Amino acid sequence: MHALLPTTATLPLFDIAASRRIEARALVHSPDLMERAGLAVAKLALALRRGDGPVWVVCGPGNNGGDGRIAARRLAEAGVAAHVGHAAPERPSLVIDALLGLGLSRPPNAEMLATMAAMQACSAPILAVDLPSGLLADTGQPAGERAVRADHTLVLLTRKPGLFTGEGRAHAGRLWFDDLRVAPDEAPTADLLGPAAQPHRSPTSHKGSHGQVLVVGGAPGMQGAARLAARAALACGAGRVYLDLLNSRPDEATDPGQPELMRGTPAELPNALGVIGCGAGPAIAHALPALLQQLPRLVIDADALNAIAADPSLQGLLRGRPASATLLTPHPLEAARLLGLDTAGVQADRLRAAQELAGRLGCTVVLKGSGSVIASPDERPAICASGGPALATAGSGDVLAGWLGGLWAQQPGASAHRIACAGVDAHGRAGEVDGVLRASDLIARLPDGR
Ligand SMILES: NC(=O)C1=CN([C@@H]2O[C@H](COP(=O)(O)OP(=O)(O)OC[C@H]3O[C@@H](n4cnc5c(N)ncnc54)[C@H](O)[C@@H]3O)[C@@H](O)[C@H]2O)[C@@H](O)CC1
Repeated sequence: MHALLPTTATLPLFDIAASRRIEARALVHSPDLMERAGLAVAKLALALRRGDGPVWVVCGPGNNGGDGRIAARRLAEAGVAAHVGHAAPERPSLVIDALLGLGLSRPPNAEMLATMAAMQACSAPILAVDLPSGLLADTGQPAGERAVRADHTLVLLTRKPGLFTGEGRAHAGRLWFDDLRVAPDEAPTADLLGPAAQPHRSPTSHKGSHGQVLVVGGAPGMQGAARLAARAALACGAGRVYLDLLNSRPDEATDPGQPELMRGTPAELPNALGVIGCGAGPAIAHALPALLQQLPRLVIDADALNAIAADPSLQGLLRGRPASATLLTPHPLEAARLLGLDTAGVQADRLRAAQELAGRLGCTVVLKGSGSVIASPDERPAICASGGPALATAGSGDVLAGWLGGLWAQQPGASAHRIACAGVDAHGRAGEVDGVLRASDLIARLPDGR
C-alpha cells in the first residue's frame, strides 16, 4: 500500500467494466481478494485513527461492505474496538466508509443519504474504502445529491478515473492504493499522468533551433492575456516569441515588461507555432480563417474557441487540418459551446466529453478543470493528477496555452497529444501551492522546457 499522489510515473486507470473483468479473472486464482482488501483497510485505519475511541465501520449491502466487515474483524484482532452499524458510537477515532463502492448503480436513497450525512457530521476523519460512497467511479460525479467527502480513500485493485477528475479529488481526500497483489492483465482505459522527460537541448543549439511561437490575441483591454501566453512560451525555452496584438496601435509596445518579446504577424511568420485566442475578443473571428489554413501547428484557446463554436465554417476548416496539428484548450463552458451542451452536460462525464470533442473536430483536446482530461483521435485519453485550487486564478489558462506552444515549438516532431500531456502535468505541478498564486508567479514556478 502506498500514497498515490504526487505521481512519479504515468499510471494505468481502469473504468468499472475493466475493473470488473480484472477482478473476475483474479478471483479464479486468488479467491481471498476480499480478505486482502479488508486487511489493507484495517492496517491503514490503525495508522489514521485519531485517539483511542472505537472505529465506526459503516457497511453497505455489497462487497464494499464486505471489505468493511473484514476490516472490523481485523481491527478487533488487533485490540481496537470496531463498531459496525449505521449509527455512530460515542467519540469514534475514525469512520470507515464501506457503504458503496464500485457497485453504485443509482442515486442513494433517503436512508443511505442519512447515513452519509451522519458520517459527515462526525468529527472523526473518514477513510473511504475504494471510493467515497455515492461517487461514480467512471466520471467522478455524485450519483445523487451527495457523495461522502472523505479525508482518505484507499483505492483497491485498480485505480478508477473518477477519483482524479470532476468532483473526485474534492471527495476522495488523500489517496492510497493497494493492488491486492494483482497485476492488471488488460490495457488501461486511460492514463494518469506522471512527469514527462525533458527534451534534449544540444550544446551546439542556437535560438533558431528552438522554434518560433506567434501569439495572436490581446485585443484592447485584454492584452495581458496574450502577454502572459507569450511570456510563458518564452520562459519555456522557445527560441523566438512574437506577439500580434489585435487592433493595437502601431506604436504600442509589445510588452514593456518583457523586452525579449517581438512583434510579428501570421503573414510574416508562416511557419511559426500559433497560440491563438488569449484575450482576443470577437476580433479573432476575422483572423481565424487565415490562421486555420496557414499556420502548421496551432494551440487554440479562449475567444478563438468561442468563435469556432459559433461558426460551422470555422469548424470545417478545423476538421480539414492535418492530424495532430491542432491542440484545443477549452474550459468546461467553452467545451460545452463547442459540443452544443451546457456545462453540467460536459462535467457529467468529462472523459467522454473530451473524447467526443476530439473525435468531432479531429484535434487534441485539453478539457481543463480539476483533473484536466487530454483526448486525441486514436490515442488513449489521459487525466492530469496534478494541480490544485491555486490554479483557479485569472491568466492561468493563458499561461498554459503559451507553455504548450513553447513546448511544441521546441519539439516539432512530437504529437499534439504528447505535448498536451507533458505541458498540462508541468502546469499542474507548478500550481500546487497553498493559498493564492498570480499567473505571472505561475510562469516563474514552471520548469523550463528543456
Ligand atoms: N469481489 C471481490 O473479491 C472484491 C471486491 N472489492 C470491493 O467490492 C466493491 C464492489 O462490490 P460490489 O460490486 O458488491 O458493489 P458495492 O458494494 O459497491 O455495491 C453494490 C450493492 O449496493 C447496492 N446499491 C448500489 N447503488 C445503491 C444505492 N444508490 N443505494 C443503495 N444501494 C445501492 C447494490 O444493489 C448492491 O447490493 C469494490 O468497490 C471493493 O470495495 C475489492 O475488495 C476487491 C475484491
